[in-house]
Amino acid sequence: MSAGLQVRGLQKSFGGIIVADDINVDLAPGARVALIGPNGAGKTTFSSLITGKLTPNAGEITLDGQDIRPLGEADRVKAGIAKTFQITTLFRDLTVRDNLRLAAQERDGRARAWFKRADSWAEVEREIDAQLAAFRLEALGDKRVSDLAYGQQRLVEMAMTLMLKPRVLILDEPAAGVPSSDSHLITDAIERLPDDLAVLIIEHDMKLVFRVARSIIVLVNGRILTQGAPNEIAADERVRDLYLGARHHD
Ligand SMILES: Nc1ncnc2c1ncn2[C@@H]1O[C@H](COP(=O)(O)OP(=O)(O)OP(=O)(O)O)[C@@H](O)[C@H]1O
Repeated sequence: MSAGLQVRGLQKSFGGIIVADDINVDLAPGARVALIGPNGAGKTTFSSLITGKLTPNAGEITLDGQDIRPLGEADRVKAGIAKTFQITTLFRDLTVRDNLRLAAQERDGRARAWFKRADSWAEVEREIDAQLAAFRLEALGDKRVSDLAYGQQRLVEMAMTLMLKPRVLILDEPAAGVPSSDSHLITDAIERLPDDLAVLIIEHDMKLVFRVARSIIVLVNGRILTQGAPNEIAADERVRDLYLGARHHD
């Protein structure tokens, strides 16, 4: 049995169109894998198959050797697979600290949260302090989310997701919409994620990808074109054509 997430022969089609075609991926503890590819390549579909939002037509998905296909989305989160909260799910009128507390309640189950003992509330506050520190958000804990810069809001999303104590984290375009002057905030936060967390990063910003990924998967038309270390991917003619092709043919 191998530790972490294993995907074997994953297949998904919508109508007659195959959007995930025999995909094999390993995300061991500590992995930093980026999934790149042109628009419509199937990156979001792949992440939805992992989170349980979509059901595959064929293939296996295991976490620490356990088949997770029968689990729904909420149970996969409980099992340790989390995708970042989206900015649209942040409570903008609440403080950063309140948002992290809500994520902890989500994790612990709302019903049980009402009956929590005082010491377990204190424990949650300590966890919130730890996440605020990990994301360098200590000074912003009592600020309303709506008063934060966009890049900082994206850090709050990540901190909230970490409150779920995931073992596998899917970062869905973590730098999208963040002004380039602030993108280092996102890159730095990804570099400081816990060492034993398995991280899959779906991202169009190649600067970020090449800085944080140790392995890059290139997806084209639902198939893995190639996977390798960043220097191998950067040197791959097929990948260069994919990203520079349009310019070649200008
Ligand atoms: N619910 C759906 N029904 C039918 N087709 C779908 C559905 N969701 C996605 N598709 C199609 O599947 C293909 C892959 O889409 P997907 O969103 O996974 O690509 P992507 O790589 O994430 O693209 P982007 O980089 O633009 O986000 C596209 O051709 C898309 O139109």
